[in-house]
Amino acid sequence: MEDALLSVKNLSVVFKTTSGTVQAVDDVSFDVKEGEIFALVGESGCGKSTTAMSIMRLVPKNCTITGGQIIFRGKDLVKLKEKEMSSVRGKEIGMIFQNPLDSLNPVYPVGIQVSEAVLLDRVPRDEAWKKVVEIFKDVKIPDPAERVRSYPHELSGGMRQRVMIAMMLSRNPKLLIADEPTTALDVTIQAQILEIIKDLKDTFGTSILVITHDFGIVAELADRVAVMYAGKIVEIGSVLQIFEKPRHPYTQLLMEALPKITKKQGRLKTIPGSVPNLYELPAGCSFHPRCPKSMEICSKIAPQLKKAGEGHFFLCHREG
Ligand SMILES: Nc1ncnc2c1ncn2[C@@H]1O[C@H](COP(=O)(O)OP(=O)(O)OP(=O)(O)O)[C@@H](O)[C@H]1O
Repeated sequence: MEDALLSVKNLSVVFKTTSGTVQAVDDVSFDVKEGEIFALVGESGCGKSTTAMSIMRLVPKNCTITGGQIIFRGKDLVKLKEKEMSSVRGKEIGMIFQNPLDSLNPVYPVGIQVSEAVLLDRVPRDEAWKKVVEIFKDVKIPDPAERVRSYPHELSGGMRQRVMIAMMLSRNPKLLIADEPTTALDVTIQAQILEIIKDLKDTFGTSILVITHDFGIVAELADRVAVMYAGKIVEIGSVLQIFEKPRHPYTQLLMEALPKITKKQGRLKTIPGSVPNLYELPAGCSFHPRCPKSMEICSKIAPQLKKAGEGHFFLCHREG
């Protein structure tokens, strides 16, 4: 549990657009340890997906990793040749997205699509097919022997997400990156998918990096969490530490929104103000214009990380 499977160190990523250059990820560092679920949480636009896509080296053309390292099982993914990277991507790191329909081919039955992933291991076809049915069982798809013949449009959103998890599982990856895996699903189905993700960790020892805007999911799923704001990690620690005593005012606001999540519809209470335009970041601490605890220094000088406990850090001028 203690060894890092993935170590993101001082990662910086920029987008170049006609309006200028934006630093979507700014000096971000975190580890995902063997067999843990690590969550990256924050509002839309704070850089979570760009961090995940940088790990997969699947960033768009106008996006560049400008600094840092991404060490995965001893290799720096930033430096790998595309051919080596594509084998890491296919086999060692799996990814599931918010909308499984984007990743499934509408014209083939889902079992065929998962069997293609199994066949990459050069197993005979009939064995591959049996394995697909087994994996469908593992991800709790009812009537797996029937469902393998279904087309994507014949399945519900929750079932499609299970198919995506099955496809990923068939490659037996060490690390799964799940980018908003339940956002498009209703609350009951969300809970079932979260259970399956937890099972992956418990049964197969898969390490999981979850990207979410929802602190309720963090509470449900994660062992450790990093809170991102405007491209930076503003707080990092174990879920226990952060739920017991969140130190950064942004984390505190996200936590205050939490009871609404469990009691109501799974909607996050919004935090007053909006995420800053990354093209025009405020001086000092990027959060200061929205921060209820802002002091004079906050608009002038960027804060440094402070230690709150073992493995618990936050980025704020206050003592937390
Ligand atoms: N294709 C793009 N071209 C230009 N800038 C982009 C592009 N994608 C993202 N960005 C910039 O990077 C920032 C971070 O985006 P990112 O998608 O990583 O955030 P996020 O936290 O994952 O949000 P979301 O949950 O909405 O995807 C955005 O605020 C935007 O300024």
